[in-house]
Amino acid sequence: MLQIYRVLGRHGFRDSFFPLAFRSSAALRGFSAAIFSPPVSSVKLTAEQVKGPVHLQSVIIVPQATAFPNAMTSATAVLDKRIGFLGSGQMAEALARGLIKRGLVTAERIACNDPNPVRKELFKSFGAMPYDSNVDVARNADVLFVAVKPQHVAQVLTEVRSVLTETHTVVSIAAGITVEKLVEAAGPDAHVVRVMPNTPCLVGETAAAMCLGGKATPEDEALVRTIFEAVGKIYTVDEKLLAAVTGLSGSGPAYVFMMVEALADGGVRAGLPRDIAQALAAQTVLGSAKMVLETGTHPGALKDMVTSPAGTTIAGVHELEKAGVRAAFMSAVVAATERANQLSKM
Ligand SMILES: NC(=O)C1=CN([C@@H]2O[C@H](COP(=O)(O)OP(=O)(O)OC[C@H]3O[C@@H](n4cnc5c(N)ncnc54)[C@H](OP(=O)(O)O)[C@@H]3O)[C@@H](O)[C@H]2O)C=CC1
Ligand SMILES: O=C(O)[C@@H]1CCC=N1
Repeated sequence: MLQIYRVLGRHGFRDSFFPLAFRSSAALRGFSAAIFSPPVSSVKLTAEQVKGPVHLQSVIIVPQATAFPNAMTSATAVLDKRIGFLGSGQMAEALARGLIKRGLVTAERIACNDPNPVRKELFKSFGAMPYDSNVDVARNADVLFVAVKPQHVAQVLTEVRSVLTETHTVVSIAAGITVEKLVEAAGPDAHVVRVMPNTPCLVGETAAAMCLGGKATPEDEALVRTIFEAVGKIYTVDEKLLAAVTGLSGSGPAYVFMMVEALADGGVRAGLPRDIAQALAAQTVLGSAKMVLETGTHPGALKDMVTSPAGTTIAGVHELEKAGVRAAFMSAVVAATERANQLSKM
């Protein structure tokens, strides 16, 4: 964390992914420590418990192998591949730092380029190797991430096309840019994988999906899976579902950050100091998400377990229902999905 604070100090908040997530209050350091700590247990339910009403007392805590060991304390195998980033913006930074943090690659095996010298300097500050052209990045990478905005994808792939070989795995993370367009720009022999990740790869908790294209092989798929499983979870889906993935998990962190901010505002309105309110809000989201994932219980049932008759929670839930919160979340996912579909037609 100290290293992160030093980078922020040099480059200012505006140009780094980190500022909002890692403000230096003690409470927030505690929150990030919680995220980086490996999970130690999971909650398993019997078939009856899954079907019927669930009570907290009835869940059994079962110790489980650590899914994402902390690179600082484990001997994670280092990937025998060089990683390149065409574009060194927010998503590239989150992924590069996440992969380094998880010990999958060492920083000097990460090549990058960006027209903005501040971004290149920032990547250099955590040990990555900035180059002056996209072609140089491609020459110094085996896995080539296309991490520019959707409207720049064709241009950067056309630039590097002549130096791509069958040993390159080209991974586009651009919203809405179809495999067909990627292959058209990179060439018919390119091994193309289209991924929709999200920024929590920074903390080893991305939710991503991918599909293959061009000459991509099962080995390319396995390689991309290895990379993303080091920083979270990845699913292989039909390409037609990637727009919905974009609307839900690609854009989703923004919705959740808004929720955390709003919950914290509520806490402040109710009298809590800001730093404690924000830490409580974020930890509540973290803990609730873990309960959904680790118990496999329907979120509605978990909600019912918090909601005492005539208690405090149902009073709050009533306000959320009056404001149409569920419909708002659904509309947000659908609107972002539609936007992803629009981008693929541009
Ligand atoms: N941010 C997110 O949460 C997610 C983003 N994505 C996708 O990732 C991609 C990048 O998004 P994001 O990181 O947010 O965007 P950013 O704008 O932060 O990063 C893109 C970077 O690429 C640079 N760039 C522009 N042209 C070139 C070029 N010719 N060669 C090399 N670099 C170039 C940009 O510089 P400049 O600004 O000067 O143009 C910018 O620094 C997008 O396609 C997006 O759809 C996918 C999932 C999540
Ligand atoms: O907002 C965007 O377009 C990108 C894609 C998914 C998340 N951010």
